Amino acid sequence: MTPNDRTAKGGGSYGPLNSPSLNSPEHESLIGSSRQRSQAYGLREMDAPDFSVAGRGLLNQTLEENSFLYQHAAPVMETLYQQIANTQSMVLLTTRSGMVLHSLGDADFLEKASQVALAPGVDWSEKSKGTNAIGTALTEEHPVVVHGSQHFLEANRFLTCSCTPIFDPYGKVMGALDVTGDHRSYHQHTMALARMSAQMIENHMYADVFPKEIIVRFHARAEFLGTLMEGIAVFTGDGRFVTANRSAQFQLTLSANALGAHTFSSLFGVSISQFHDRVRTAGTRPMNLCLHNGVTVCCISDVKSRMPFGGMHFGATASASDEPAADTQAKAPAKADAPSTAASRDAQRRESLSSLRYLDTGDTQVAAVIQKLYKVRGRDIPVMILGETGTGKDLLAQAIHNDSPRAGNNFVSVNCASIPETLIESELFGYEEGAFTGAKRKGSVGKVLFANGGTLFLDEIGDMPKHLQARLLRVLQERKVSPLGAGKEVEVDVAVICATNKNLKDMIARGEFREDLYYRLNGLVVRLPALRERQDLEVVTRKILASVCHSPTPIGISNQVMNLFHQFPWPGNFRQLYNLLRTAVVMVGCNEDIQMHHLPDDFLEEVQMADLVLPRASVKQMEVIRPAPEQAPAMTAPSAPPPFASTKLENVALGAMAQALRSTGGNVSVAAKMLGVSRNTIYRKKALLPADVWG
Ligand SMILES: Nc1ncnc2c1ncn2[C@@H]1O[C@H](COP(=O)(O)OP(=O)(O)OP(=O)(O)O)[C@@H](O)[C@H]1O
Repeated sequence: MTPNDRTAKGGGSYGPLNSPSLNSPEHESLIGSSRQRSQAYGLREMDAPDFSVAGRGLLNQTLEENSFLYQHAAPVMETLYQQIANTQSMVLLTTRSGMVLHSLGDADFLEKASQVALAPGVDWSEKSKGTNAIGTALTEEHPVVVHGSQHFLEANRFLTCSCTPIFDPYGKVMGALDVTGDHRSYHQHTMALARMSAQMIENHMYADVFPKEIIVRFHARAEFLGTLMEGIAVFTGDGRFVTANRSAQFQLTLSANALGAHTFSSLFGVSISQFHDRVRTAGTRPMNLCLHNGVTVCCISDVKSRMPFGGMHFGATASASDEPAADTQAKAPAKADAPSTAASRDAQRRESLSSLRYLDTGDTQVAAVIQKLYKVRGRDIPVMILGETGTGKDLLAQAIHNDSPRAGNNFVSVNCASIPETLIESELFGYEEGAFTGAKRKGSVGKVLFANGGTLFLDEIGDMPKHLQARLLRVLQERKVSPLGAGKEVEVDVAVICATNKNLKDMIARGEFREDLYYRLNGLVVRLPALRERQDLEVVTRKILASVCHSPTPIGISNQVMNLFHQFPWPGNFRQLYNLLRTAVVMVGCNEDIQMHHLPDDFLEEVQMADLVLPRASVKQMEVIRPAPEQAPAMTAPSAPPPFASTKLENVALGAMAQALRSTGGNVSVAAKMLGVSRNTIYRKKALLPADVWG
C-alpha cells in the first residue's frame, strides 16, 4: 500500500489517520468483516486463547529483525505510557504479523493482561485471536478500536484496545502500536493518542531511513515545523522525488503516485543547488518557498553529514549517490561563498559537525594521527588513510573535510569497490548528454566535478580498475576533467583523501596498482588503529551506547561484558561493536545494564571460537541479578557459571526470579525490589517462568 492508498483509507484527512468512531456504521462493518474472517479461521468464541509464546531464540531473532522499529518506538512508547499511567492500561508494540515485541503497563493491569498473554512473544494476529485491535488493525492496515464484547474470543472481552498500524516512509506496514486497558476504562481520546504516537514514530524514521537524501520539512505556518503536522518530503541528491508523508501530500495537493512524476524544482520552484545555497544562508532558520500550487510555506532542511555515533547535523555533504544532474549545475559547480561569510559559517559548522576533535577520545595513536592532520589542515596535501575494515576511515575522511576550509562545499565519497567497473568511469568523470545509449537525458557532471571546491574521498582505492587509475592520475595532475562525450575539459579543484585496507605496495609489486598514482595520493599517510589496539574502548563504547539508546537514563554495561570487550579481537572493529551494542540495547530495553545474556549468540560463539577466558573474578561480579543484601532470597546464585553460556546465565536469572516470586507469593513489585531489577524485567520474562511462581 502506498501513502496514497492510506490517504484514501483515511477519508481524505492528512492529519493522523482517523479510525471510524466506535459503533459508527463504518466501525460496525469493519468489526463484522473481522468476525467473518475469525470464523473462517476456524476459531470459536468460547475457545481458550492460544497462550503459546515464541521461544527465546525466535523472540530474539524477531527483536533483532525489528530493531529499527523498536528503537524508534520504545522512547515514544515511554511518553505515551506516561500519559496513560494509572488508567489500568498498557502500551504494546507488535511486529507487522502481530507478535508482541515490547510492552509497558500499570503493574496491576499487567497482571490481568498476562492472563490473556498480552506479553512479548505472543501472537495477536486475527488468525490466532480473532477480532482484536492489533490483528484487525494490521489486517485492515487502518487504526481500529475493539471494545469489550467486540472481541471475538470471550476471554478477551474484558479489554478495550486501540491499535494503529505503523507505516514505514514508503507506506508499508511495519508493525502496530496498541493501547489496551480494562474495558471500563475506555476513553475516546486513547485512539488519538495512539495514532499521534505512531505518527511521531513514523516522522522520526525519515532521518534514519534516508541518511543521504535531501529531507525537506515544511508547513504554511512556521510554528508547525517540528510538529506532527509538518510535511516531510524526500528527494535524491539530484532532485528526484523519493517519498512524502501524508501532510506533505496534502500541502502539495498531490498523491504519492502523482508526486513520483515531479522533481524538487517542479514542486518547490528552485533547483537543488539554489536550494542548497539558501539552506546555507538561512542556517537553522526556516525559509520561505513557494510550492507549485502557489502556496507559500516555511521550510527547513537538514542537508546532512554522516556523524559518528549516528548523529546528524546541518552541513553541506554529498555522498556517492548525491550527484546532481548536469542541468542543475552551473558549468563550474558550486564554489565557496565569499571568504568572510564562509569563515564564520565554517566556525559554526566545526562546532556541530563530525570533527577531528570529536574523534579524539583518548587513544594515543589516534591522537597522534589527529595532530598530524591538524598540521596539514588547509594545505590540500593528499591524505591516505590506512586501517582495517570498520576502523573509521570514512568517518575520519569526513572529519578532515569538516575541519578544513573546504567544509562549505561538498564532501563526495566514492566507494571504488561498490561501483560496477563498467560504470565507474561515467560515475567519476561524468558524461555529456547523449554520450551513450541509455544515458540520462541531460547527462551527468560526475563525482569529481561535484566535489569541486570540496573534498573527493576515494574509499577502497585499491579496488579501482587499473585503466581508470591512469585517468584519475591525469585528473589529479592536471586538475581537469573531461566528461565522456564532452570533447572538452573542465577545471576542477578538489582536495583528495583516499582510504584502503589493502597493502598497496604489495599491489604495486604485483603490477595491480600504479606506482605513480600511489605517490600522487600518499602526501600524508595515516593509519587508524584496530579497535583491539585502542586504549579508549570504554569511552567509545559509552558514546556509542548513548547514541543508540534514546532513553533519558543512560544505559550501563556490566564489568563482565566490558572485560570481555577488552579481550575480544574485534575483527569488524567499530562496525562490529556498533552493531553489537545496537542489538544489546534492544535486548536490554534501555533500562538496565548490558549483561552477558543480552549479547547475541553469534557474538558469544565468536568469543568461544577465539578461545577467550574471563577471569573468574569477573564472573563473580556478574550483575544479572543484584539482590538487596539483607533480603537476598536463597537463589541459585551463579557461583561460577561457564563464562559464555548465555543460555545458562539466562537460566540463572530465571531461577532467581522464580525463587523471588515464590518467596513473595507472586508479588512482582516486591520480587523486583528484592532482585534489584525493574518490574518490567520480570514481566518480560513472565512467559518463561513456571506457572507455580505466581502464588
Ligand atoms: N571513532 C569512532 N567512534 C564511534 N563509531 C565509529 C568510530 N569510527 C567509526 N565508527 C562507526 O563504525 C562504522 C564503520 O566506520 P567507517 O565506515 O568509517 O569505517 P571504515 O574504516 O571506512 O570501514 P570500511 O573499510 O569497511 O569501509 C560506522 O558506523 C561508524 O559510524
